[in-house]
Amino acid sequence: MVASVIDGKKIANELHVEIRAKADALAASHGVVPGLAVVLVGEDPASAVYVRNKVKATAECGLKSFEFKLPAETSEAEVLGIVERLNKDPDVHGILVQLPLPKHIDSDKVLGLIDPDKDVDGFHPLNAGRLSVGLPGFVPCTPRGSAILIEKVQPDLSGLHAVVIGRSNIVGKPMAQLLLQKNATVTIAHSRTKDLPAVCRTADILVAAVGRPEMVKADWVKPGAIVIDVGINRITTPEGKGKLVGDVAYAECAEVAGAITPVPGGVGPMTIACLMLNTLDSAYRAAGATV
Ligand SMILES: NC(=O)C1=CN([C@@H]2O[C@H](COP(=O)(O)OP(=O)(O)OC[C@H]3O[C@@H](n4cnc5c(N)ncnc54)[C@H](OP(=O)(O)O)[C@@H]3O)[C@@H](O)[C@H]2O)C=CC1
Ligand SMILES: Nc1nc(=O)c2c([nH]1)NC[C@@H]1CN(c3ccc(C(=O)N[C@@H](CCC(=O)O)C(=O)O)cc3)C=[N+]21
Repeated sequence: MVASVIDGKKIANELHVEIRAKADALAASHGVVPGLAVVLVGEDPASAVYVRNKVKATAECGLKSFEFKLPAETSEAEVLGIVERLNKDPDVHGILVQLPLPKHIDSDKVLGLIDPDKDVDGFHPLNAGRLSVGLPGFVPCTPRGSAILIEKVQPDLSGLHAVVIGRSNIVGKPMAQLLLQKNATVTIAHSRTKDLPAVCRTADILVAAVGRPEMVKADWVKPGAIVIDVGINRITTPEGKGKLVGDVAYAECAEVAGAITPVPGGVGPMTIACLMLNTLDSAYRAAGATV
């Protein structure tokens, strides 16, 4: 079997068009332009790329973007102060603090201070709790985007086995919650899982969110499975060139899977589109308008 390629970039661009129409409608009816504030502390080159992509997407979607680029030595108190100001600013409907933060800053403290009603990343414990008990709230962007891609290929997950590799609070755990909500039978695998290849082979839906370049091999994939590659790894090729690869050995797994996401052009652009969606939702709620 040769897998169909799930074109995240195309689906994200279609979402941008829908978001733009809804943002323009809100501006016309309520005079409100959805605003997203992105806080970047330090010079991490990968983070800088993501932030650039986010700023580009806000423009495409008709959203306002507020950028805070701070030097690596910025104190925790200063970052907390900025979050407090953004919490109070009525033009800001979404606040994203780019992770990882430098070591001298306590991420839990910063994420915990973000107003849960502006927490478009969905990382605040209140929103994590809402997702886990099935209440409405902000859903983290990467799992939300991945779930949209899965739904395009397979709208009904009941009776299917989903395996999520990775148990981080920002990807693995919320991804598993979303799949469970959609009636999949969910296994969460991690670094202590025994015989990971065998566990993966039982998956109808396999989500890799590990951070290990091309770890998932063809013989880990059940024929016909949906493979969602969340990993974003920058590697140097034997020719000395920089290259972006996922957690899945794409070429060989595409021979076995039923559908697969590429890297780049898969989950990454969907993460950004869902950040725009969450910011739009937040602005509609703040304005008392219905989407
Ligand atoms: N496309 C996108 O938009 C996004 C992509 N990413 C990418 O997704 C990947 C994961 O990110 P994130 O969740 O933040 O990463 P974390 O490092 O927080 O979590 C990685 C998870 O993978 C598990 N793991 C590590 N090694 C192995 C192994 N050999 N076998 C099985 N499990 C293993 C860890 O297990 P344990 O808990 O036991 O340590 C952990 O649960 C990264 O490549 C990141 O760059 C992240 C966010 C968004
Ligand atoms: N508070 C916070 N929220 C996040 O959502 C968050 C974060 N911190 N820290 C880092 C990770 C990673 N992440 C990505 C976003 C876009 C792409 C993306 O645009 N990827 C493109 C290519 C990018 C490139 O060329 O480098 C693609 O896959 O096609 C990837 C990864 C969000 N994260």
